[in-house]
Amino acid sequence: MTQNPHEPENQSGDGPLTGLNGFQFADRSATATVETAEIGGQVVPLDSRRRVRPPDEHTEEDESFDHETVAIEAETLGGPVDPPEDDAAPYTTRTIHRREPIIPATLHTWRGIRTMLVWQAKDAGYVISYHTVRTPKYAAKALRYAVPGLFGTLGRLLHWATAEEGNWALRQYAADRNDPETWLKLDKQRQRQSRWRWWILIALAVTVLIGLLVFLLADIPTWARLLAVAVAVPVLARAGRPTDKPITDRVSTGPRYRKLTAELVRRALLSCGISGINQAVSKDPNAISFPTEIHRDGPGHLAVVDLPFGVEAADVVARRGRLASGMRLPLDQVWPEPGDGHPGRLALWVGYEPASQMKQPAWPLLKDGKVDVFKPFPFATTPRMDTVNASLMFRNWLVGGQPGSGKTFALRLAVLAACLDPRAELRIYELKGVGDFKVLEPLCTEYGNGFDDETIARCAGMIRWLYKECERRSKRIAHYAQLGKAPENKVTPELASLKDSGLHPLIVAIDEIQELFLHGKFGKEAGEILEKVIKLGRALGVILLIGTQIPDKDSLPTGITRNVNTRYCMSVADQVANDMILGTSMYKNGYRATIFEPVVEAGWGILSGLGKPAARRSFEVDTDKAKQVVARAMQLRGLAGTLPEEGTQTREDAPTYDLLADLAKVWPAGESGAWNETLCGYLSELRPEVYTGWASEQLTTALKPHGVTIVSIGRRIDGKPVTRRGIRFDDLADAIAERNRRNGSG
Ligand SMILES: Nc1ncnc2c1ncn2[C@@H]1O[C@H](COP(=O)(O)OP(=O)(O)OP(=O)(O)O)[C@@H](O)[C@H]1O
Repeated sequence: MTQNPHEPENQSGDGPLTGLNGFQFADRSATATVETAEIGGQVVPLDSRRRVRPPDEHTEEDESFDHETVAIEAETLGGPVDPPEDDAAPYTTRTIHRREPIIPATLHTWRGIRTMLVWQAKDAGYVISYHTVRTPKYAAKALRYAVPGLFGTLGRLLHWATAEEGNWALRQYAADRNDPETWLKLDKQRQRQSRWRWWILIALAVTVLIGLLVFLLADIPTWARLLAVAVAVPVLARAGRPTDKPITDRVSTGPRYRKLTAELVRRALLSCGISGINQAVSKDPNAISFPTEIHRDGPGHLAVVDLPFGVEAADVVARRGRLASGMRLPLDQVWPEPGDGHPGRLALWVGYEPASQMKQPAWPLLKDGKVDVFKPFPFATTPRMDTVNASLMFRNWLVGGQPGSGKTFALRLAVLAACLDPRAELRIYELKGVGDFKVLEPLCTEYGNGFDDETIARCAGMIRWLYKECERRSKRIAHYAQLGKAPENKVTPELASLKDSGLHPLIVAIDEIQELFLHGKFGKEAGEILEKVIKLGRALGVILLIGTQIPDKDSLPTGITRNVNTRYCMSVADQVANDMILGTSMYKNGYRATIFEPVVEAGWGILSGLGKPAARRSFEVDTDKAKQVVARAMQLRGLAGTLPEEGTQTREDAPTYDLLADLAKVWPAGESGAWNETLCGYLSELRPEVYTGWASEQLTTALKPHGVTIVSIGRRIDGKPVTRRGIRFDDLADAIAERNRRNGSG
């Protein structure tokens, strides 16, 4: 037995041992609890020694004590002991008879009622569709069984009319005993019964015959004929089918969903392999308790569980797989979360069906609606498919996850929301280079796509500019604060809307930002400046949205991670990545994005900073849908006059070099082709601050987005043929012409 922490420590001293609820252990053979000591090589039960010795006895009397002697004495029972106080509260919740709520928990809210009705309707719809699809098969089977059904029914009716069945056993008995008199009596009774039955049968036959004639000859509407067939055939088929061959298929072989019961939860928790739970339950089967009834919650059930003392909900959350296995349910149907109140409370929500099979509603802003960046906008759904709002103003976002986790989609969703506020200026860099944000380019004041040095240099330049922009904005805020228009020295909706205030919302999104921070030339400086921008920009209407797949300290400076206030951690591989994105101890506290599988559970992540951290799935808006949103945003901005104008899509201080134009400038006169290395030399003379150190490969990469083909160009050097990578003038001229055409300036 373990010592109850609330029992007096000297309990094994003078008084008898006292159990949890004040009961005394009368059985002295419970030796495990009896204190023992070694005296002169013998093991002596101290308890009994103390009891036979009067309190003032001298120690020499110990010598006269015969260790073989067994003191036979009455048990000394102690006075009643109060039950330990802190145990009282949890136990009462179990023993008090709880009444069922008059209105079931699921009907408490409109959302509960709606989801229940939707679920029932969906279920009914499923059953109807299931059978409708199989109607031809059912019709064929019904026709097939209707024929034997017809003859079988006729046979049974004739048999009934003869009344053979009724007293057949008695007649047989009379025949066996050679008792003709009784037999004749019984047969007369049978004939009497049979007579009225024949009349009924004849009446029935005449009715059916008339019905048949009407059906075949009379001028009745087709629907009536069909109805007659639809009633008669299934009835006959039912009579004619073998008992073990039903006409309709079974909708499902098991229950359509698994109802969450306390027993199921207990079993699943025991199968998690958490020793704290297993040990506690082996001693007290009620160690796992349910402070509220398990009830329907949206399209599933919610069980709030108080785990045994000392077990944290986080331990269970980490074992989501085992929990799901213990329930025999797919992983994405089981959603454990730390509950409210104390760390040992678990909120376990189990859906009727796996999240992957639940249709996520469409993004509410897809077809309609505007966004005010000062107000929340729909961003994600819970596992119960409730909408979760997020906000942009006064926030910086960090979205992280491994490839295929859905972070680019999530980041793009936030930008799409922002673009529906015509006041918001967008500057986007996507340093992966696949063009996920390309669709937003027409709305952007600045846009870059790629991981080449040129794009990274532009991105670093933008960060430098951002810092200056923050300085400029802080002066504007100070000015408006003096006028009493910025009461908290923050951008207000009024200031953001005021034309020429220079305080309109500025959304800067950088996806795969690790490409910038890991860049040898620009990374360190960009990290330092961005940290300052994150600290300053929040109140000034500068909103940073960062996406990364490598959240370690080199790829994402800790100064930045520390200062973001909205974090969305999508599937990550380990605890370190989890805590880099969500913050220290989040993994330990049970917020673990390691539970999500990349690709399979794309879009799922732990969203923190917008209320209690929890598992959320961002609305899925693919590129085609994003185009629709961008088209609407163009309209809104066209009306508001905030569409970026052609030619103004660069910053004032943006690097003024233009690679294609620079190449044209340095092109060796009269040459139809030039080697990369020669061109790099000329470029670095033209603009050393940009092109110094460029080699052939760098030029190749930088030209790729412009569609300039790199070819092998041969020359004779000292009479020997030498071939190197280079470009043709025609290709360069074509690329410039194409760009001018796209920009509408050529
Ligand atoms: N919210 C979502 N719901 C459902 N599927 C999604 C969601 N978000 C993304 N996906 C799916 O996951 C795929 C990968 O998404 P995304 O490109 O955003 O991932 P990523 O983490 O940026 O990975 P990578 O770094 O490889 O691009 C998408 O093509 C899409 O099919």
